[in-house]
Amino acid sequence: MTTRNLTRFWEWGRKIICVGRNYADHAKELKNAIPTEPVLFLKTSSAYLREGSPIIVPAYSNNLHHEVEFGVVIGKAGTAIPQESAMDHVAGYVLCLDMTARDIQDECKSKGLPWTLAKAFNTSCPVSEFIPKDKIPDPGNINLWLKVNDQMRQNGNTSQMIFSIPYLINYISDFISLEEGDLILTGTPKGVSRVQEHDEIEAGIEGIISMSFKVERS
Ligand SMILES: O=C([O-])CC(=O)C(=O)O
Ligand SMILES: [Mg+2]
Repeated sequence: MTTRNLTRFWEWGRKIICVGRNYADHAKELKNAIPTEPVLFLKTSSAYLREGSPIIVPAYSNNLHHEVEFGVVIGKAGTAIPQESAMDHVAGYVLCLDMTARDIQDECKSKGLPWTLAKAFNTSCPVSEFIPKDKIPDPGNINLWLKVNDQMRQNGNTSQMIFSIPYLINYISDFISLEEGDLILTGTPKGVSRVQEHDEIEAGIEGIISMSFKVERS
């Protein structure tokens, strides 16, 4: 029995597993190939940020990008979870930003180095309130949007994902066991762009939730 509250899963210190290039239109805008299997990377739980605190541009970056993403919160542990029962392991959802130091990521890509400092720095994972699973009966068909200073930059639908949520849960859990409180970021649709100090990012899941964050420099 757990005494911890899953609706505050970000306090549990569990894994954040991110899927990259899961929308063809975003893979194309960054001139990446359309993947034939999921591209995975990790963030640390120290990356979590809640509304009311600012996103901090890391001192080493001059090109911080927003990526709005649908997050899946794991409620039941498992290894090698079949696609057919994958949704039984989901407790709920959360709206996420995968903040990315794009200049550092480009440098890492060209040198063949890991993306850790581009993706997992403090404040790189702003999250909304926890959304219980029953609030979103069809997570494979929801609209995500993101505005910077009131201008629409990203607007996508989870039906555009290359790899579905059950596919991802099955694929990831074959290699990395999933635990209660883990979070999967399912990738971003097109429209990523730079944000700077004093910008205001607002993002939402249409009809369900919205959130906003200020950007500051360290
Ligand atoms: O940095 C990237 O473009 C990969 C990624 O996170 C995404 O597609 O959501
Ligand atoms: Mg991303």
